[in-house]
Amino acid sequence: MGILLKNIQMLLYTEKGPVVKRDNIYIEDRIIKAIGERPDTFSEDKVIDGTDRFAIPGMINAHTHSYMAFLRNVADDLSFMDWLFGTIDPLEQKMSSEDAYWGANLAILEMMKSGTTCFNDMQMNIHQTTRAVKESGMRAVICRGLVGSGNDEAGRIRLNEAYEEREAFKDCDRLNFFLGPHAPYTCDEEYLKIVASEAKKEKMGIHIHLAESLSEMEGCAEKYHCTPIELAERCGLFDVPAIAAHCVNVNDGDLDILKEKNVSVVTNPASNMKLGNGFAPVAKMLEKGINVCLGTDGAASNNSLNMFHEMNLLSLIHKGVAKVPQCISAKEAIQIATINGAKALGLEQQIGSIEVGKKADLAIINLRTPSFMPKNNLIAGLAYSANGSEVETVIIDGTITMENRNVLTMDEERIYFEMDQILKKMGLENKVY
Ligand SMILES: CSC[C@H]1O[C@@H](n2cnc3c(O)ncnc32)[C@H](O)[C@@H]1O
Ligand SMILES: [Zn+2]
Repeated sequence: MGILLKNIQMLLYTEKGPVVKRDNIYIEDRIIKAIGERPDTFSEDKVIDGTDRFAIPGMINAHTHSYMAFLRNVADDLSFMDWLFGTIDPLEQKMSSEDAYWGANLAILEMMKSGTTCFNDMQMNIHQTTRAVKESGMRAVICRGLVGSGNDEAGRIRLNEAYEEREAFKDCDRLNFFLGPHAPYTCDEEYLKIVASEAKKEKMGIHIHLAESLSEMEGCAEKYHCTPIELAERCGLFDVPAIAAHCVNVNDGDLDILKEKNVSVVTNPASNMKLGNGFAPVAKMLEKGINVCLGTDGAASNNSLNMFHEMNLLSLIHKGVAKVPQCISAKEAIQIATINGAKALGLEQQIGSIEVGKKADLAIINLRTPSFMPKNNLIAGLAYSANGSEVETVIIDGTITMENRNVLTMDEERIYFEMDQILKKMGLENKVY
């Protein structure tokens, strides 16, 4: 039994780029079984009428820290180092596993309601984000955040936790696992080398923050006499599938390394600008053929997890800076937010586009909304007009997780209740503005 999306407009990726086509989509056994002609054996138990609806591949948020959703709006208008080490880190020290679990739930709720069906997460408390993903029907790549120096015990313990978590959740194929060395200023060279060799041995990818702030650049130059990208390369981090978040401060040599080593870059426009770090040279990266994908970063720096907002910023910033309106077109932005993320996560054969044989991870947009009226250019609507609230139905792994904006797989009210409790417990509720 399956789901029929009847006579619906859909976003397809062709050799000539994204196009909009109207047809039927048949979903069965978690997979897109056919587009167009009805398979002989297909029988639906659910029909979604495609009138005034637009099916797109679910967004892939390629860099976030979902647990941090409970820290939304608590540390704003601060410099990067004051934000991270002066404010966020002390709050994270007070955080319990349950806080992390409810934070991840809030993040998943927000992402699902704005059309994200998969995220790449760097987290601190094992078994919490994973648990929330498994229960909610979301898809994610989970990366144990690793900090350490040399061969210290703490660093080793964190690596072991990464393996323990992968083992504990091996039955959930919506979950995949990478290693997440945090950054060159929290992991020293020896530790980065250990993480790289572990990733190789365990056949896992790497997800790391790189070249985000000027203070990171200065620290790296002083300690290692090189750039963070050069350091990562010489430690072997790029000898496995690698995802580098940020890459704001990169020179031409760094870009050559990223290209040659097939590293995927995640640009995080809102977080980078809000923390006063700038933004990555995305147009130059794309010109070079680097796989650029899109992330929100955590809700403590963004302060939202909405990929529509992020796509909009991505496109507008680069047009504005280059003074070239063709820069990061709507078509490029939507591919960066979907299929490029799938490539980065090694899931390109499974998700990231609406294609027969791929997993059914879709967002269905209601076009009877102000943002999509008049209905003359749906792709421009996605990048320039939508705010995410137009997403009406979400299907992940062939299961309807949200219908008519009701999330069926999560208890929304319970999540809000838990947020109120955490706020009280953390002593953040009486902040006066
Ligand atoms: C070790 S797990 C995650 C760790 O990363 C911190 N974090 C969140 N966002 C950023 C960012 O943009 N740059 C650097 N570090 C970040 C988070 O607070 C956790 O401590
Ligand atoms: Zn981050």
